[in-house]
Amino acid sequence: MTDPAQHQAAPQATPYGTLPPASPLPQRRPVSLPRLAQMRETGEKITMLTAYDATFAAVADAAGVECILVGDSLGMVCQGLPSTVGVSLDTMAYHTASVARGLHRVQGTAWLVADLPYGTYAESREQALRSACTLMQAGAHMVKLEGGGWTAPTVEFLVQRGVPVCAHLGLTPQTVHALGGYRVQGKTEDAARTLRKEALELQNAGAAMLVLEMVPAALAAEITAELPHCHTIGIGAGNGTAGQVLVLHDMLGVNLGKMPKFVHNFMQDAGSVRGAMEAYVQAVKQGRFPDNTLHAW
Ligand SMILES: Nc1nc(=O)c2c([nH]1)NC[C@@H]1CN(c3ccc(C(=O)N[C@@H](CCC(=O)O)C(=O)O)cc3)CN21
Ligand SMILES: CC(C)C(=O)C(=O)O
Ligand SMILES: [Mg+2]
Repeated sequence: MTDPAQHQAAPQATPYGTLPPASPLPQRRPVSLPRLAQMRETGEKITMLTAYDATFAAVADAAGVECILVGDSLGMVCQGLPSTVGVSLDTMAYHTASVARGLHRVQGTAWLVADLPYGTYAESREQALRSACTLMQAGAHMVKLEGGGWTAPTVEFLVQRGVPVCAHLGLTPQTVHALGGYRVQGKTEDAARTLRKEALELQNAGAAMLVLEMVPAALAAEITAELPHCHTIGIGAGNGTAGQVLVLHDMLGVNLGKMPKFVHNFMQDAGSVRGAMEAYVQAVKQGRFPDNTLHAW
């Protein structure tokens, strides 16, 4: 153990007066897959927020958010598109690089996940690997892709080649036109069984993380219990998952249309963006967000 007192610098004389001693740099270790596994074992909830630029990413990191997602929701939030379907790989790489630079500027510790956008991983495993490499070289630590059983061979192919993968089940926004809208998924017994089977297949394929979007709270909790090696991150999926994610703009209360029901505005009582993020982290860690009595589908 190092003695924090030894790191105390002396007061610094400058032409403008004596500056107080510099405070020691925070000794925060980068978030890694072993660290996430450790959190899972100890039952500490994992927090994730989206970020699309350097500054917001750095602030989220400083607020203690463990995982930053460069989501393809940036198509809707930043580009004003009607869905995430129109987002290109170049655009994802541009925002991923911006976020990565923001984290480096402040000695960021967050785990950086980037969405593979529509049409960049469905054609073949080779296409998926090429797309994933573009995002990893832009600074991502992990890529995320949407879809059930059919993605398992792709996940396995990427993981074997050293690309950590986050899967995404339930409401998968890239297939909004096939799903017929942004609807709750896994409501029937049949659909729930399929979801559970797909989640297991994805863990077996090596996915280390799984976003569960808009699925019943009880189902999300069941899947979480069945996946010790794949950390479930819920959005509109109740509070029984290993972690939570929200779109940054949503939790700050700024949006273009109607807010999904699962969103909470953390800015309202916070007074600052940093404060809102800290309140989100606390609420998730303490199991206060989301509140299953409010929107447990
Ligand atoms: N700003 C933003 N927040 C998101 O959470 C988000 C995006 N954009 N873009 C990509 C996807 C799309 N998502 C969405 C979009 C709309 C609803 C929505 O309108 N939900 C309604 C309907 C629920 C229902 O019909 O059952 C809701 O009231 O929650 C939910 C998730 C989640 N993602
Ligand atoms: C809503 C989250 C999980 C996402 O995929 C995104 O922001 O694109
Ligand atoms: Mg996405």
